[in-house]
Amino acid sequence: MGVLERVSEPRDLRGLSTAELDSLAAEIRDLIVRTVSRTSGHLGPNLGVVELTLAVHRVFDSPRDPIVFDTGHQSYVHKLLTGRVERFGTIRSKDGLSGYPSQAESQHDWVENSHASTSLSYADGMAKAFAVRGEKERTAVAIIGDGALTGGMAWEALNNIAGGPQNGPDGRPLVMVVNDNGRSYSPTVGGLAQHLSGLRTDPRYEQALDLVKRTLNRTPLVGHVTYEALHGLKKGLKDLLAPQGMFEDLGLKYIGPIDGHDRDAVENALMQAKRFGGPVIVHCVTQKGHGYDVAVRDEVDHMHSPSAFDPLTGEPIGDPTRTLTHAFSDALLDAGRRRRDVVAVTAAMLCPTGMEPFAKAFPERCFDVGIAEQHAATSAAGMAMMGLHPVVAIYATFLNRAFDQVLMDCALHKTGVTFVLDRAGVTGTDGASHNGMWDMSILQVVPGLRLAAPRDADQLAELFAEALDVSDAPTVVRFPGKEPADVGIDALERLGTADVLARAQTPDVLLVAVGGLAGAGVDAARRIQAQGVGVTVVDPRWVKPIDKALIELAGEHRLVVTAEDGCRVGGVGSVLAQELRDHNVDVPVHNFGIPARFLDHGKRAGILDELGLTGQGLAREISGLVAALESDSSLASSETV
Ligand SMILES: Cc1ncc(C[n+]2csc(CCOP(=O)(O)OP(=O)(O)O)c2C)c(N)n1
Ligand SMILES: CC(=O)[C@@H](O)[C@H](O)COP(=O)(O)O
Ligand SMILES: [Mg+2]
Repeated sequence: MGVLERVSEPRDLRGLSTAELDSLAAEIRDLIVRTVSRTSGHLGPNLGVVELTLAVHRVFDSPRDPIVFDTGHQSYVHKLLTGRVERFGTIRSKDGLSGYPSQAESQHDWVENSHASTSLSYADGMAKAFAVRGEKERTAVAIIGDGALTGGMAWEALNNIAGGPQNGPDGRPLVMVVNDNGRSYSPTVGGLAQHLSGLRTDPRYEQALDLVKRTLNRTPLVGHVTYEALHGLKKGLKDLLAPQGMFEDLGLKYIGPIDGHDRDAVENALMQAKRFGGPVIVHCVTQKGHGYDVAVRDEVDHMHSPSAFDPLTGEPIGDPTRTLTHAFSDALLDAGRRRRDVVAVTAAMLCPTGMEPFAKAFPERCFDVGIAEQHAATSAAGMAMMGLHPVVAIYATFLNRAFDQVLMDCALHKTGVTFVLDRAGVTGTDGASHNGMWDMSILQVVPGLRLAAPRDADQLAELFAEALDVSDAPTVVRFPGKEPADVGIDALERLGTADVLARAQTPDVLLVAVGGLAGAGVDAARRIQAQGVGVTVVDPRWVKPIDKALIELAGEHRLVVTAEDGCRVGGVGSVLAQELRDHNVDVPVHNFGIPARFLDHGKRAGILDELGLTGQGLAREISGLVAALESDSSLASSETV
């Protein structure tokens, strides 16, 4: 029987010997590699936190002491230590375990939002609540990566925490574990990263680690006094170490750097921090992918989130497909060659957004700002003001962070910034917070902004080039990046800015199929036309503003149906309905899209099927609407938004 089988909750860890804990760490790594090689998911980040997570669960008493994982992609080890070994093989699949912490799964999971840099704020709030409620024995614990620490929210939290009571009667116990592996996907960038790296790469670091570790092991745990002793020791180490006073200068207690794979050392440091009774940073140095050579050697991203692979070699399984991300990558490189004013901005996602070829060709024109979508947007506005055309490529869901910056800093100032939103629409396996389903709704209210949704690689290249020609307003190009680049649908004609993909013999239904749903729209039309109903299918290409030609075309049909891979509330369909009313075009409109709810994780295709956003699903709905139109005249005045 393995050790892992004997652990069903964190308290089971406490009675284990050192040898058993070592075996446990090896078993956990083995299970994670074997499982993720099949399911896909976050590999490198989890392999890097095995010892750290064991130490956290041995020192703190979860769930009484809440443990908040920043971003949450590194919580697999935590799942295995909190009673989820048997279901681990189902991770990221429909009805299986989530790839992030999940309140529905366990009382040990508090925060399930996968948007980065929030953990310090959550933990700060929890610590404040414990103080107000007089629950003095509870400690809030945040585990935050060096990448997540580059995000603005983390800095806002640090500032607030540093200004609050430290220890003593008013102290708010809060332990902030910095999991510093030097990487986001790529190496983490910025002044803070350089500061942390100064500690890690100093040749005297090993010496210092030894000294800190020996001293911690010798020191009895007597709370504040011990902390001060340790603190004094660290001050004494200043000659040995690179300057590390940044957190201290802010007024925050700091312990580190600790070797994050030395479980004893991490436990000791955490105990010191816990006993302090106020906010303390514990800086642990880890290696992304630790214990699995293939991941450690992977220089691109230490197998951050691979798709299925051969566990022996790390080689991906299945043929590589050319995706829309590749198409954007080529289009950006091409734009860079044609125009010297084109610059690229990434928020710590150079490779997954396809910017790497541009960065290699034009390093001086590519800027990684860290996990800082807000800063990316406003800094891009500044560049545009001074004559450049920035391209900010981020995942659609992360644009939510920068809404105010797009609205006020880019649009109000009429700056020519192009936002490229990858992973738009249903992303699926990464769960509720990763779906790119909000952009087409929230951006509708931004004056002057133009929004394009290409259906394939050719359209992506065309629309991206058109977007780059707009210099007096922000533009957005959004697409489901992991989908195949070519869907094999040619336009019959261009109508205004829209493409007509199918023409009805009799103008019964106008089906407006947005971007990623163009294929489903054409498929639906084929199915319905077989029943003798005429369907015109249009891909609007530019979904904001809506072209006048589309409004006229709508007036020629008996029924308008819209389909979009975005939230149907406030989305393209609902705006089209509003425009039709404004132009006195009296035709019933039905909108299909993603409902305004958080979607459970599962495969994209399965979720689209459940939502009825497939050729078959749309055909079924439209047939029903046509039948009702024929038998129910009241339909003429109805509208579903
Ligand atoms: C707001 C936001 N932007 C971008 C991302 C995408 N993302 C997920 S993990 C990650 C890197 C995180 O680095 P770090 O916090 O150091 O964790 P590590 O993977 O190194 O353990 C990024 C950029 C995100 N989750 N949230
Ligand atoms: C945690 C996070 O935000 C990313 O790691 C994301 O899960 C990656 O998604 P892709 O695999 O689609 O690049
Ligand atoms: Mg990191």
